[in-house]
This record gives sequence, C-alpha cells and structure tokens, in this order.
Amino acid sequence: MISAFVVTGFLGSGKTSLIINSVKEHLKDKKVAIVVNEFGEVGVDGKILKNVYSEVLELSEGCICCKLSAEFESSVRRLIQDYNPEVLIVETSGVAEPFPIVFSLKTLGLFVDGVICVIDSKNFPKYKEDDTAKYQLATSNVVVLNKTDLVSKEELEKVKEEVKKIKEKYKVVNMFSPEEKESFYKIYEATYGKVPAEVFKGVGKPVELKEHLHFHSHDSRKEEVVTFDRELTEEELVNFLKNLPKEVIRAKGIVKLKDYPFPVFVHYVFGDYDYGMPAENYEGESFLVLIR
Ligand SMILES: Nc1nc2c(ncn2[C@@H]2O[C@H](COP(=O)(O)OP(=O)(O)OP(=O)(O)O)[C@@H](O)[C@H]2O)c(=O)[nH]1
Repeated sequence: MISAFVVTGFLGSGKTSLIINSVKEHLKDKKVAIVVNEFGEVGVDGKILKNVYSEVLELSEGCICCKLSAEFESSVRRLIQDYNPEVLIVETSGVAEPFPIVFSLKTLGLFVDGVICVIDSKNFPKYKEDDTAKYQLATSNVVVLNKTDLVSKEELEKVKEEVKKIKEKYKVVNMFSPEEKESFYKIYEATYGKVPAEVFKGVGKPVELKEHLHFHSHDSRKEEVVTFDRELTEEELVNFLKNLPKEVIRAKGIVKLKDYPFPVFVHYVFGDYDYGMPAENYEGESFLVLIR
C-alpha cells in the first residue's frame, strides 16, 4: 500500500525545504517518489529535489489544475508502475489548491496520509487574505508553522491564532464519512520544515471542504523569467534582488556567480533572499523566475 502526502502552502513558505529536510530524516529507509507541480513553465523545485532524490517527476502548473487532472493521474500512474514507491509526495505549486490533487490521488486508489500546509510564519500577515492561501490552509490536516526562527514568540502566537480562526471558519469533513470533524488538524512549529516523524506516520486522513470556495486565483498571478547571459558578481545579484519591485513576492532560479565553482540556487521571498546552494549538474543559462 502506497501512502501519499500532499505538501501545500503559499509561495516560498518552505514546502521544498520540508520535503528535503523532514523526508530525508524520517523516510530514509523507504522508496520515495516525489511529484512537483510548478507555477509556470520553468521548474526550480524539481531541480533542487533532484539533487537529493532520483525519482522526481516535474509537472507544469496546468497539469494539476482540475481541468487537466487526467494528465496528472496518468503521469502518477506511470510513475508508480515504473518505480513502485512506498511513499508518494506531491508538492503543489505555491498558488495551487490541494483539493483536486487529493481527489486525483483518491481516484488512483491511493490513501492520502496527510495534506500538509506549510505556513511562512514571518510573511503570513502579508498573504493571509489571499484566497488560495486560505484554501490551502482550510483543506489541510497538518499545519506547519515554518520559519519560526524569523519571528518572536508573540508574533508566532498571533499567526497560530489566525490559523485557528481560518480553520474554524472553513470547517472540514472527512471525505469518507459525512461526519464533521471540526478539530481535525494538528499544528506543528518548525524551521526549514523539520517536522516530527509522526507527520509521516499519518496523523491525518483525506479531508474535504464543507463549503467549497470557488476560485482559481493562480490565474491572476504573473510569472516572468529573467535570464542573464553572463556570470554575475555577488554584488550584482544582491543589487538585482534588492531592487525587485514590491509586487514581486517570490523569485527563484539558478545563477552562475563569479568565483563560485557551480551555479547556485537563488531564493527570494517577500524581500528576504538567500543563495549559495550549488546546482551541480545544471548547465543551462542563468535565470530567475519572478512571480508577482
Ligand atoms: N530562515 C528560514 N528560512 C527558511 C525556512 N524554511 C525555508 N526557508 C527559506 O525560504 C526560501 C523558500 O523555501 P522553499 O522551501 O523553496 O519554499 P517553497 O514553499 O518550496 O517555495 P515555492 O515552491 O516557490 O512556493 C528558501 O530560501 C529557504 O531556504 C525557515 O524555517 N527559516
């Protein structure tokens, strides 16, 4: 029996970090396959994950949207046939709703052991009104308050209260029974997505929104890919990131930097940035995907 997990959460909240850090620790003896759904055509998360795992399937945004679930289902079916994983993890794009994925996995006969929503505790106040973010939270049964290193105890408590309010407002029911399970979720605090092993032992079951929120707000987000035709100095990269327009909330990509032996992954989330993790096997041109 394959156990499946869906990892959701807003742009840059720490989904890929959770998969790399937690799964490496808690599922190291299992055969794990990962499906990454990226916003737009240019994938970065898949490349990061491929640095760690061999079985990573990258799908572009359209594939997991309700309309194209058949494509998602046939890709996952093939992955299962070819690789025969014990655990399947699907990372949704930061602007996708998890429910269609949970539904597709159920169609494939997979038991969903957890819908995990990663919250960026620092930036939650900036995106908590976003409809997709609410939907992601409402549909999950494991909530991970991530980036706790970047907030004070008081700020974290505030985020927790807001999360509980949203969960209370959009109650969930168990998909296999009509019975309402109002408090059917668990909250964890984490840095870099490091959650306890019990999350992967299945503290949750598939959930469904009692009241569906109808929207596809990912359509309203815009993606732009910027390429660089030469190596950048660190200063040039930092200047570029610091001068990104305010509307850009997430940027990520792979950039060749002067004096670095390998191209590096670059992350930018609501004004914070980091770079330096080597993309050892990347031979393409330097690029950054900007999402606004
Ligand atoms: N300080 C701090 N940074 C974190 C933490 N978790 C993740 N990050 C950083 O946040 C950035 C985004 O992390 P990812 O794991 O790529 O986030 P994601 O949710 O997969 O991003 P998208 O797929 O673009 O939505 C990276 O620079 C991470 O290093 C954390 O707990 N603390």
